[in-house]
Amino acid sequence: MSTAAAGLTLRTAEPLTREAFAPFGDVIQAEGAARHYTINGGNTERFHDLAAVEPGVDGRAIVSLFRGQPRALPFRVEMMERHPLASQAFMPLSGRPYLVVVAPPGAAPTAADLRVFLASAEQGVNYAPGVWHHPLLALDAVCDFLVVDRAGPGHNCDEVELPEALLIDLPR
Ligand SMILES: NC(=O)N[C@@H](O)C(=O)O
Ligand code: NI
Repeated sequence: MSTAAAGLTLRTAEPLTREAFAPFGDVIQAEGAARHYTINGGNTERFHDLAAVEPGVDGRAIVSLFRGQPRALPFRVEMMERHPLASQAFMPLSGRPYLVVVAPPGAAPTAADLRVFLASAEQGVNYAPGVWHHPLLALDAVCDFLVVDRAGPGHNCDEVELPEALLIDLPR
């Protein structure tokens, strides 16, 4: 961590691993999957039950596509959001890495609470209900993501402004 221009802290991304991301949800990735088995007469390998999809009470799990514009780096994280009623999963479809910024569920986060991960093109993330995260952070080009989250009644998106912004970047 260093202090960049304008007195803001600069945090570089750490590699995304299941272990490091465990307090925030699941990593959706074939490599290292706990359960996988061959199906379809040997033609297909099933990497089974990789993420806990939770649509919540009265909710319905839905599948959407997000087409994200690339973010310029270093990026100034000024806000975070959470979905208190349900999980939200992102799986990259465009073959590019992206950034994931999270904080534990509970009180509104400060910059010091944030974790910054660099997700590879082969890694998806599933935010557990209530986990603070920054909206999609695509990199380098317009990127598509498959998203599994919730439709249903009730308020499912809280946004907060950070008391002090955090600059994030890739490790250089
Ligand atoms: N608003 C919305 O559907 N997207 C955000 O929740 C996000 O995490 O990108
Ligand atoms: Ni979200």
